[in-house]
Amino acid sequence: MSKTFAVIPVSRFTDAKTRLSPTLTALERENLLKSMLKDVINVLDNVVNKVVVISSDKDVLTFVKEIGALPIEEEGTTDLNGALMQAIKWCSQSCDKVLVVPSDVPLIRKSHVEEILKMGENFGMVIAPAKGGGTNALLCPTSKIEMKFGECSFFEHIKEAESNNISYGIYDSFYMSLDVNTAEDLGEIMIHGSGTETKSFLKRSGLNVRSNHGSERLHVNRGKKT
Ligand SMILES: Nc1nc2c(ncn2[C@@H]2O[C@H](COP(=O)(O)OP(=O)(O)OP(=O)(O)O)[C@@H](O)[C@H]2O)c(=O)[nH]1
Ligand SMILES: C[C@H](OP(=O)(O)O)C(=O)O
Repeated sequence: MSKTFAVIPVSRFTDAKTRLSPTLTALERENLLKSMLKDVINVLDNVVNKVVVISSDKDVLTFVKEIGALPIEEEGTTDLNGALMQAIKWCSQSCDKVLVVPSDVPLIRKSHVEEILKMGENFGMVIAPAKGGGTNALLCPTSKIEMKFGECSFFEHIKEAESNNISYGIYDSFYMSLDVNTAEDLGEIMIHGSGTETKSFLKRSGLNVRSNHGSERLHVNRGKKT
């Protein structure tokens, strides 16, 4: 079977999860990112041939090396897609497929990765949709496919496959669809994330969650259980 490397793009620790700034302090957001990286890298490292992390932050690169990933420093001033294309070009020296996974999908499981790779035997590209129209996993060739992460990237990546005559399969998973961007997403991790570093971190941070049959499904707050 051909080799597959995983690629995880990671922002600077100081820029981590800015959409969560109303809920978490800057240090909490950095530690949340570290917890999610442990969950994602530990799962991927058990399945793919190598886990590569690309970031412009030397502290991120040091951290991920300590937990078994291969760090690549971003060259020049690039954005998320530019960073990914740089990492994919590096991977293309050793493998013909990459599995791009963002750092903020802590409910990823070994079975998800195995099933995506299995689907990849029948499709040129396999994509796992995120809530809100994003992309939470993308298995693709190391050539021909441009990275289109950003607004509604799920559909942009499908357009990319279609315009390059590459077959694609959609990996439909509730757990894989949960990327962490909002307080409610934190609540989902707290109710579904049994056994993850991320859930443990959130509980230690004093966050509580309860079901809320109102404008939001879950109510997340600090302090005493409500
Ligand atoms: N290497 C690299 N990774 C990035 C960059 N921007 C975002 N990422 C990573 O790409 C993945 C998805 O990004 P987002 O969901 O937007 O994460 P984020 O930028 O921390 O979140 P917000 O600040 O709330 O938008 C996460 O793993 C981020 O850490 C970048 O400029 N370079
Ligand atoms: C990077 C982006 O993540 P979101 O901002 O949608 O969480 C995407 O999935 O393409």
